[in-house]
Amino acid sequence: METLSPSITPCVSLPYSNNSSVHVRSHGLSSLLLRNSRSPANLSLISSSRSSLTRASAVEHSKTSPSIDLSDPNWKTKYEREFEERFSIPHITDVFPDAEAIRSTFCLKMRSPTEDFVGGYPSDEEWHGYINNNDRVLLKVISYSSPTSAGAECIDSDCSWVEQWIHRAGPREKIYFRPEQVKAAIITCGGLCPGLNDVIRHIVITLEIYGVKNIVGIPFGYKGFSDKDLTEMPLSRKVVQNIHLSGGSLLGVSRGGPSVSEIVDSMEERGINMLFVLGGNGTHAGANAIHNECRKRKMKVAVVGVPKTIDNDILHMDKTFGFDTAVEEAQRAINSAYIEAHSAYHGVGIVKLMGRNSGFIAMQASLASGQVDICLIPEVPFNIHGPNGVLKHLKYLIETKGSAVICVAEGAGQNLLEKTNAKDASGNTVLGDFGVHIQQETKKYFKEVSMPVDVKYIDPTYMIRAVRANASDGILCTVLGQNAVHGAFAGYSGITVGIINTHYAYLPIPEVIAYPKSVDPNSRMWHRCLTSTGQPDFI
Ligand SMILES: Nc1ncnc2c1ncn2[C@@H]1O[C@H](COP(=O)(O)OP(=O)(O)OP(=O)(O)O)[C@@H](O)[C@H]1O
Ligand SMILES: O=P(O)(O)OC[C@H]1O[C@](O)(CO)[C@@H](O)[C@@H]1O
Ligand SMILES: [Mg+2]
Repeated sequence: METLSPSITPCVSLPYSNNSSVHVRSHGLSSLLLRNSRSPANLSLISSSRSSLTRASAVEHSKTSPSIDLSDPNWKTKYEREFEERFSIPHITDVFPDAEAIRSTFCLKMRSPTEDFVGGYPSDEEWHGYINNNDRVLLKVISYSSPTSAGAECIDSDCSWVEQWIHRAGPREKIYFRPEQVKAAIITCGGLCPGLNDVIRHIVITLEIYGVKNIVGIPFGYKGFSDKDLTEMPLSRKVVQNIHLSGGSLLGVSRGGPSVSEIVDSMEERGINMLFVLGGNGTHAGANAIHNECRKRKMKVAVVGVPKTIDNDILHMDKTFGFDTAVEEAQRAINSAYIEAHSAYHGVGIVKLMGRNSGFIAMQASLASGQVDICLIPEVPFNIHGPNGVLKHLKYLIETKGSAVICVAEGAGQNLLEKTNAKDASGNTVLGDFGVHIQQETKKYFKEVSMPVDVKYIDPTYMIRAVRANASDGILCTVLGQNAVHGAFAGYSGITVGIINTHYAYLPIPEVIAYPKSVDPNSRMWHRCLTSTGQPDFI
């Protein structure tokens, strides 16, 4: 039976404050809240989170929020209007006001994809399956009554309800591309993630249903646009039919690559007018830059992203594809660590999981497994040594339970390691190996206190990333892939697609990558994780 450590803090204090120096993590409203802290009422967007604001270096908000004067009786209306403006999605008619719209060729009546449009486009005249351009999805669905409510995000001290609407994804009745004039390209960048092939597959299948015949894959990420030895891969339903049965990416992935202007030069040369970009924060920063460059050059191109990251660090979304699968797979590694630890005399099982800036996989896998005693993530500071340190608690666990399991996210405890100062090809910091570090410190500590322990370290990170998507991710990938194509045909560009409060929406790229999403240490989910592990604060 599990025994709780006597050092457990019975409740977590909630640092509500409307002082301008409070650290907030505002989910996309950072520019607003920072400015609000200088507003006459000195009120900022108030969050009960303790973590500090982090920002991706890549992209700032494209449409910055104005200073909202909370003493203005109409501030809510103004806020909602500004929000709508920030989350408006760029459209081809912004640059080509006279762009012709035709009736959608997305038609669910069966027809052969090789058919030519000699007799006109097929259509479902009576079909009521289209999305109206004015349909919206609510971004925030909880009305907090107090800034001290767990996970509360409030704009004023009363936590006034403010509506934040975003654009609903899906097929439109009018489209801005004639299928026979489309050359669509798909690209996968960054690290691998379960579900990449499922998304590629559904983009191709949906494009074919619209009637597109010229579909290509760009090999090995953005590099494929510049490397002369890499040729584009023709794609069709036949080619992609079974690719979802294996993990990885049919097209290959890479980090680094050519400049944005080289990429757009290459798109011009190849005649690409629809680009589907599957990747994380970095890839989306690139996609947004490509979209802007195409606009500058007056190219009628739709650039649509599909967020890919097992780290789940993209803002606003319920989750990104591959995350669910990663959690499921991580759970298997945790179970092995548990079996090893449990079967050994004074066994300690340590599992390292991915998560550069965000501990979502570690937190969710710990919760899912129910076998973790200590979960360490980048968002929550901790000490290894000292009276409140991880090792002291570990000793207590060995004494009381006989064994213990530790789950660490790769980005955890970086302040305790020597900086490598190394960068990968995309400019991401190469992290120190905290899993190895805690393994070594554990062995040293127990030697010092003359207590025998049997430490088993498991690093399943690349095994987790390489698996094929599970059923739930498979469905998510299907919907995202289809919606990416609907967005492009509807004439949107510089957008990405995500699942938000169980509905599917289009968002402007800068809003989802303003900074990496991270675990809120004051969220119910992190508290649930602490309840499950029974770990104390290690500070
Ligand atoms: N600010 C940027 N502007 C343009 N391109 C970028 C930018 N940041 C990254 N890229 C490009 O995007 C691609 C992928 O970036 P990165 O390696 O950071 O992966 P990612 O998309 O963040 O995915 P992952 O979650 O696996 O890290 C690289 O080819 C990189 O050159
Ligand atoms: O070894 P690579 O390909 O750089 O990928 C590792 C990174 O990929 C990620 O999973 C993001 O995709 C990070 O958590 C991790 O640091
Ligand atoms: Mg990244």
